[in-house]
Amino acid sequence: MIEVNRLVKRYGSFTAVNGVTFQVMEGEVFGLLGPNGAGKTTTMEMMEGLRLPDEGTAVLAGFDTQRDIHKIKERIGVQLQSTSLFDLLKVHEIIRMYASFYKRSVPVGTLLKDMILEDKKNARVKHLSGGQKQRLAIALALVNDPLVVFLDEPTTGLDPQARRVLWEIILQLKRVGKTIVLSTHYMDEAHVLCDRICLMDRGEVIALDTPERLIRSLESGNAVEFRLSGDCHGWDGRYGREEHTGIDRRTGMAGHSEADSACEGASADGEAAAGHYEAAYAAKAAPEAQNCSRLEVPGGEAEGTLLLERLKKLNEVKHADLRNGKYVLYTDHMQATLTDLIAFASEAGLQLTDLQTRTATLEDVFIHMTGRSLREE
Ligand SMILES: Nc1ncnc2c1ncn2[C@@H]1O[C@H](COP(=O)(O)OP(=O)(O)OP(=O)(O)O)[C@@H](O)[C@H]1O
Repeated sequence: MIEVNRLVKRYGSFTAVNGVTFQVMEGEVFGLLGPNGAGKTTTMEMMEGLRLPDEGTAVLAGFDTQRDIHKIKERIGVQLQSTSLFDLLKVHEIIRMYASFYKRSVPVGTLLKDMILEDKKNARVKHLSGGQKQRLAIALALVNDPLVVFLDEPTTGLDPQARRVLWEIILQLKRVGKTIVLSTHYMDEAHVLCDRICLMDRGEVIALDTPERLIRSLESGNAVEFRLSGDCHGWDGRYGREEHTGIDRRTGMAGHSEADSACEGASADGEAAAGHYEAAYAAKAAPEAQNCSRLEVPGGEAEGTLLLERLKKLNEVKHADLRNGKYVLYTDHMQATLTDLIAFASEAGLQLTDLQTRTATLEDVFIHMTGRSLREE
């Protein structure tokens, strides 16, 4: 239905969209998912013929969006990111006005019914709720019975119930055969609604696939999230060596602790120190993590990174992230990973807090690919 080929848009020296290429199939819900400023709106506007690309082409239903703009306008419906409607017009009046712009239009009653606005037919726009205004904006996008409907962040700013109502409306549009292109920065919305998702970041496509396949690309379907607190008295990044504070944490007295001594012995011998933790974990410990440091977690970045490297060695962990003091371990074997994690934390003298398990999400995919969250920018 739509073929986008190497679209580029520059604003002065800034490149907002940088060589974006993809196809949208007839009847699918195609999602542009990315953080604020990723270039989703600019890409959509070039697909709609509302913004001229500096390079590349967009062809919709066989018509070039730059050359055949009138043909395009007959075939698309657009709900912009923000719609300014005439506050004093009634709902049915504004729909009638938009219908008058087209040769062919959908009956007002049908649009009111489909958008669950029948009882608001005579309400003035200024008296509508946020969700009702958004549904009216979609009604206006549908007034010419378009082949393709563009929805730019349709649920931003809506409460959860209003979002759900809109999701159901969008799925109904798909059921009646519309091709839908929607942009969002809500990964749950993209997951629920989209057949395929184009993940965008900094003006580029970083991945494009079904939500399921994008998540499967993580190679692990589950995530374990937690925070850690406490001193890492059984762990130094390799052998579980006591930190060299000069204070024995167990006695509170100055002097090296037993673990310190063991640690020094281990260092001298180049072997794991004797002791409960070391024997169990030395074999798996990160060779690069040899600092003997105090671990107040969440703590300094260096300590967090060091600990992260150790957590990556836990049973069945495919990869791990540390974000704002929260650790996330990705695994396909939840039980094995949890067992090992709890054993490690106990032996290392760390407290696990806010422990949660969940299935991996598109947010995890985005973080994995970019190192940043969808919600941060
Ligand atoms: N007319 C403009 N002039 C200059 N810069 C612009 C213009 N329009 C967009 N930009 C910049 O281009 C980048 C992409 O913007 P765009 O609106 O396409 O992103 P987006 O992914 O849709 O983000 P959002 O979710 O916030 O709408 C942003 O950095 C934005 O500031």
